[in-house]
Amino acid sequence: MSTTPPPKIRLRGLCKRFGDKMVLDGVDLDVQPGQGMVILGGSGSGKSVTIKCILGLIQPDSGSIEIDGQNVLAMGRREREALLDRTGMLFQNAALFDSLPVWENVCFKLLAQKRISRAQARDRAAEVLAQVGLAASVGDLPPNELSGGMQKRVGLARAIAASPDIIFFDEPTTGLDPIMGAVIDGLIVDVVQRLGATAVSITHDMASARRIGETAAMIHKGRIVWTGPAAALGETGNAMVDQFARGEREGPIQMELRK
Ligand SMILES: Nc1ncnc2c1ncn2[C@@H]1O[C@H](COP(=O)(O)OP(=O)(O)OP(=O)(O)O)[C@@H](O)[C@H]1O
Repeated sequence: MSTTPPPKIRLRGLCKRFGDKMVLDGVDLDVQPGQGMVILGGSGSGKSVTIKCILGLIQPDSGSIEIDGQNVLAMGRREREALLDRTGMLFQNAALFDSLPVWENVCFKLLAQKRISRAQARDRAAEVLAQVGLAASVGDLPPNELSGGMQKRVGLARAIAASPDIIFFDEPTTGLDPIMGAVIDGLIVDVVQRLGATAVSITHDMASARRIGETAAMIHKGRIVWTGPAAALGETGNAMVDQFARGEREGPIQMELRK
């Protein structure tokens, strides 16, 4: 009997309230192994909160989170940490430590957990920096001497340094010029493919969404209201998604979101 593998990430009925504000109101989402999933939605719609719940940075009020079929919310601290070791994250502003040279930033987690020696970390940093198109010599620079595009590359190198099988990207092209944005997207696709990883990205940039996502999901009023191919964004036939993807003022998404 053949059994289908469980989704890499499975969210069911995820709810999270802050004060009287219901931010997540029953999020259901499946991300298949090796899939590139892009989460879209208006500002403040709960995209980051969803990812933070998966990462364990925010505790949901109710609902379930499964990774590889395992109930994350029922895990003990050790198990949860082991799971986090298999995930990578590229933060919106790259979030690098200026007090540390690039190579230490890249291997920060591996060094902090004493999983590798400093000599091994230098080698590993050079290896992953090469994968994102940076020379090993960049490893010796402080992050604040780098351009925005280079900082994103370093952030990407850090996200993949421990060879994660799930990577989260939070607005990876924000603040970059359109060409650098396309370059970073190309690198994201390359590194994710090389690792065979599952990628979950948040973006407001539709060109980027089409490049890095195979599947897109739209969150609105705390729920996933549409899931479909990222290539179809703007022409999905779903009025809400198409309004959002085309950036149109008129449509089913009313001005309440813009207050
Ligand atoms: N720790 C927190 N405490 C209180 N409210 C929070 C907290 N984190 C998020 N929120 C609120 O939850 C809502 C959703 O936030 P979230 O960061 O997920 O939005 P988003 O969809 O990622 O938006 P953007 O596209 O603007 O980054 C917002 O109203 C935000 O103010």
